[in-house]
Amino acid sequence: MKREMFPGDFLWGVATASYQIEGAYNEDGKGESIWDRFAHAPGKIKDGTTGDVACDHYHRYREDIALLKELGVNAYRFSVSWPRIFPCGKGEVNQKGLDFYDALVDELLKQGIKPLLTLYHWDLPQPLQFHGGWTNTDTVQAFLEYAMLLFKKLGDRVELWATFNEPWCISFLAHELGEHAPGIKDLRTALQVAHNVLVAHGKAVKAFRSENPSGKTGIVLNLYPVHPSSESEQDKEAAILSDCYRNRWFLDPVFKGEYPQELLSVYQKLYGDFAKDYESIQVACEKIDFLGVNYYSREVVSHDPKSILKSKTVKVEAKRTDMGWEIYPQGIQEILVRINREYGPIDLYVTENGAAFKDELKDGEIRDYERIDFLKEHFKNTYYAIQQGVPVKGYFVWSLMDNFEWAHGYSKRFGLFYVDYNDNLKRIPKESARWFKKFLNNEISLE
Ligand SMILES: CO[C@H](O)c1c[n+]2c([nH]1)[C@H](O)[C@@H](O)[C@H](O)[C@H]2CO
Repeated sequence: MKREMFPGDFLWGVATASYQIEGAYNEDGKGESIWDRFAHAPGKIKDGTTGDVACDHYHRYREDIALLKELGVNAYRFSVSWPRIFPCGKGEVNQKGLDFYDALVDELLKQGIKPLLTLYHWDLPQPLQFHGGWTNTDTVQAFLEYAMLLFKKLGDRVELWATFNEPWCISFLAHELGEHAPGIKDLRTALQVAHNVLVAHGKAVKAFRSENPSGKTGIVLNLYPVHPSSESEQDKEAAILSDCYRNRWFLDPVFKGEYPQELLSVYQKLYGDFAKDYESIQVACEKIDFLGVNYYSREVVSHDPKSILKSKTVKVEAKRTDMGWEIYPQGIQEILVRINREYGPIDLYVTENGAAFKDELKDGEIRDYERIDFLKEHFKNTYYAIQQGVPVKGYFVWSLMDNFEWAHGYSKRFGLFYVDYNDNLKRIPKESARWFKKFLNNEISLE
C-alpha cells in the first residue's frame, strides 16, 4: 500500500500549535496568555519548564518551513496565538503579530504547502481570563472579533479554517480536572465553558460564511472509541455515558444542535438550573465543511457506582506509548467509520495522530522504529476507512518536531524531527522523518 493508493488530492501534512513551538512569549508586542501564566506557576509543569522559548519557531519559521519542504508534505496545520494579535484579547491590534502570520502563510504558499489554520489551540489572552475567561460570554464576543480580523487578513490565502482545537480539553481537562490552564477544578464551570466555546464556534462559522464564502471551516475534536471492559449491562452502560462525555458532548451540538440526552439528564439532576442555560446550544449547529479528528487511542471502561458517569477507565494489557496511551491503530478506522455513519456525510481530516516514545540521540541518529510502526498502522487503518467510502481528505502527523507538551513540558517527544534542547534547539530528522519522506515520495509501501 503506497501513497499513490490514497486519493490524488489527499493532504499529507504535519501539525503544530502556537504555544508549543513559537516561544517569543513576550516579544514584538505579544500579550500574556493563560499558558504563559500557568507554565510560570510553580508545580504546574512536570519538568518545571515553560513555553517562553519553546522551539523558537517565531524566529526560525523559514527554517521550519524548509523542513516541511524536505519532508515532502503538501499541507501544514498550525494555530494562531490570539494574544500575539490582540495583546489584551480585544481592542488594540498588534501589527507585528499579524505580520508574523502573514509572512508564515506567504512562505507556506511559496513552498507549495497548503495551510490549515486553527484559530484557538488553548492560548487565551490572560486579560480575558481576569474577567472569567470562557465562563464569560464577553469572551465569545472577543473571539468573534479575533476570528473576523484573521478571516479578513488571511482569508484570501488560507482556505481551511478550524475554529477550536479540542473543546473537550478546553473545558473538561482545563476546568474540571484542572490539568491544563487555567487549572480550575469544577464540573459546573467546565460545562459552562464547553457551552460558550460551542456557541463561539457556531457564531464564528456563521460570520466566516458572510466574510469568506469560498473558504472551508470546521472544528477539531479529540475522539476516542469507548469500549466496555465486559459484555455486562453495567459495563455497557458505563461505555455509553463515557462516550457521551468524551465524544458526543461536542459531536451532537455541532452536528445536531443538542446535547446527548443520556448525559444531559445526569447533569440536570446534579445542577437543577442547568437546563435553562442550554437551550441556546442550537447556535453551535452551523453547517461546517469538515471535521478535524484528533485520534491517539481508545478508552476501555467498566462500571463504577461512585462516579458521576458510573464509569471508570480500565488499563488493559497492551503496548503503550511514552504517554501511557494504548497503541490501538484500528481505533482510527473505527472512529472515522462511525463519524461518517452517525454524523455524515462530512469531509474528515485526521488533524492529529502521532505518538511519544523515549527518543534518544545516539551517534547523531534517532532510531525511532516504534514511531514508524505506529504511523504505518494508523495510515493503513485510515486507508481501510477510505476503502469503506469514508471521505477522509487528509492526514496530519502530530508533530513536525518535538515541542512543549503542555503539563509534561519537554519530557515527551512527539516530533518527526528531534529538537536538541542542549544544542541551540537544533532540529535533527528522526528515522521516522526519513521513512515519512520516502512514503510521500512513493518509494516505500506500508506493508
Ligand atoms: C489525548 O490526546 C488528545 O487528543 C491530544 C493529544 N495531543 C493533543 N490532543 C493536542 O491537540 C496537542 O497540542 C498535544 O501536543 C497532542 C499530544 O499530546
